[in-house]
Amino acid sequence: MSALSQAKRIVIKLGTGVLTSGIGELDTARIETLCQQVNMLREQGIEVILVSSGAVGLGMGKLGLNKRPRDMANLQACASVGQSILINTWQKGFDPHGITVAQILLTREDLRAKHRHNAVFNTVERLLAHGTVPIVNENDTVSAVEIKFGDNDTLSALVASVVNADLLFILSNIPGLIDMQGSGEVVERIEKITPEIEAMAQGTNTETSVGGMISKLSAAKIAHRAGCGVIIGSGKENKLFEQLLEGKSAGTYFVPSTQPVKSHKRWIAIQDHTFGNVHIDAGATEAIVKRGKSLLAAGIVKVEGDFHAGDVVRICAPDGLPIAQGIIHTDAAEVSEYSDPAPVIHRDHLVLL
Ligand SMILES: Nc1ncnc2c1ncn2[C@@H]1O[C@H](COP(=O)(O)OP(=O)(O)O)[C@@H](O)[C@H]1O
Ligand SMILES: N[C@@H](CCC(=O)OP(=O)(O)O)C(=O)O
Repeated sequence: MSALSQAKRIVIKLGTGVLTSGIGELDTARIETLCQQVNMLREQGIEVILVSSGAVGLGMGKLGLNKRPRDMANLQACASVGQSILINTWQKGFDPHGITVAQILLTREDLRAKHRHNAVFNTVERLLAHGTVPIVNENDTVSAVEIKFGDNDTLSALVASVVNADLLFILSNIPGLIDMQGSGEVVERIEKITPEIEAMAQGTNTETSVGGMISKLSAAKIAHRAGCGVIIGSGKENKLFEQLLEGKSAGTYFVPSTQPVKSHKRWIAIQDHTFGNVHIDAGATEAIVKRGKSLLAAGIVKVEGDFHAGDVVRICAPDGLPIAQGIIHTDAAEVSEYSDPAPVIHRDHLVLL
């Protein structure tokens, strides 16, 4: 059985290159085909959330710009103009299927704060219960550099994690991850993203897209950590989902981790901004990695950063490399005097990286 036929909930990310043909020109026929495919998946009982790029490219077209603006204000103006065109086009595409779309615009901040992260989860649950197709994009018009996701590949992996998706599709203008220096073929299945796999990935060469294959692989890593499988494939392949439902392979499949992160820990897993580092000794490293234990104060060698109780911190092994992250139960200044027998970071609040 294929990963798709077993999936209950999926996220499909569509890049600018799939949705537009040239700067500012929407490929409405493509969008109509994608809407048919989403409808078919829903009829199979699979819940679908879309992450749609394209706002900046469409805005550029409407405002008569043929080079991607370098400054934030103009990029934001393009996104503002393009987003309404984008969501209207999606709604028109879904109209023949009687499906209502729901727009969700997010900044990085929205997933960092736990209460906002939970609000996103609750809203998506409700929208799916109402039978809508949620369509997510970055809230580019208010995203300053420090609160940006940067690219929609990363955003899609975070969304997949937040909504507990089983599978994330990152659909682009390529058939999958291509081994460019080697066979020149699409790599069909990846168990682990090794440095050799990473060396295959390059950036993008279009004016309207962001990130290329590099950001798709880093998104695949985020999704892997959350226990979500990933397929990088072509958004222009009309039979992609049918092929997968028939058990055939299509695109590049990244196998999810065998020990998926429990849903209450997913917020911890996706925090890229941690408040400090806790360096631990070899015994504590073994207890955490091999024996599934909590972190006790006795195993801590040194701390870095001015964190407070309740913050997410990174746990580093004796070689300095991060092995886990979790919610710490004391302030940085008090770690050395921590005499409570309870763990400093409880296993229930800890995720291995
Ligand atoms: N190893 C690779 N395999 C396939 N595509 C790659 C690879 N390395 C870099 N790319 C580039 O990634 C591009 C797709 O990413 P991008 O342009 O960001 O599209 P999107 O807008 O869909 O996110 C391809 O057009 C290709 O030029
Ligand atoms: N939020 C931006 C998308 C940025 C982005 O990552 O684009 P892409 O590389 O085409 O997925 C937009 O709507 O244009």
